[in-house]
Amino acid sequence: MRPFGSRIAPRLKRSGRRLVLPPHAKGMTIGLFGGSFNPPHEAHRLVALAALKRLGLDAVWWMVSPGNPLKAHSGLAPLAERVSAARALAHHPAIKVTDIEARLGTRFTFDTIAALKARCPGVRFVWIMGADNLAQFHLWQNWLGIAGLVPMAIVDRPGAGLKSAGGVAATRLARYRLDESDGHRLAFTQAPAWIFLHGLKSPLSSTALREKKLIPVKLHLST
Ligand SMILES: Nc1ncnc2c1ncn2[C@@H]1O[C@H](COP(=O)(O)OP(=O)(O)OP(=O)(O)O)[C@@H](O)[C@H]1O
Ligand SMILES: O=C(O)c1ccc[n+]([C@@H]2O[C@H](COP(=O)([O-])O)[C@@H](O)[C@H]2O)c1
Repeated sequence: MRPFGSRIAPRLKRSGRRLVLPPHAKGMTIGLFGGSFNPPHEAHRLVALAALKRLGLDAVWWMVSPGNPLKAHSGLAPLAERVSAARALAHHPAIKVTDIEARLGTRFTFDTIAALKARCPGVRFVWIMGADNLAQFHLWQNWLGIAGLVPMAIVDRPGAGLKSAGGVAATRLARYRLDESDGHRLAFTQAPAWIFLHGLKSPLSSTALREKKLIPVKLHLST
């Protein structure tokens, strides 16, 4: 059996900015799932589990962002709070929650991925995001550069699927799209390469949770 994701947790050496990964991390496939996680919710977990299974990844890192460059930060909970809530929720040996972006000092995804790739030669990274982010991917800094750095997996999301599929980024990158049945090839395919994973369609969102519009409840049906 391959080593679990938690055993290849990213650690920065105190001196300098060297990322330390154990030797067995070489050749591993790791999904980078960046997010605000404000707060984290069950759909984040479902996305990670779907990516692990359908892309055959060894691990998924939840990279809790110091702050999405395109979002206002006024309602953003402190990073440490979001990290510990994410850890409590993730609770899976192949999911690692990290604040590596804050420690690397990067804010833009291109910079983060470039830094990780430079520090972890031999690791095959895949960028993971929901379909809402594909719809506005063309507004991200150096988005074509990101597409050229790592393969990407897009997970369907209610209200975003069609919009993102016909959007600027999906159109520009159309010829690099893999068939959904080729998920296990994605991490080994030269970027640009991307895949759209259907089937999840969870309506959960941090916004709804913040506004308390959608509180996950367990139904107790009496007979
Ligand atoms: N229900 C969902 N289905 C698919 N992807 C999701 C879902 N919820 C979040 N994601 C994805 O998870 C990543 C992190 O999302 P984020 O932490 O911003 O949560 P969010 O619910 O989108 O938050 P907000 O409502 O504040 O925008 C993003 O790539 C986002 O697209
Ligand atoms: O690099 C950018 O320009 C950029 C613009 C918007 C979002 N992102 C990243 O996308 C990830 C998802 O953000 P969010 O807020 O939708 O969870 C998170 O890692 C952000 O840092 C990155």
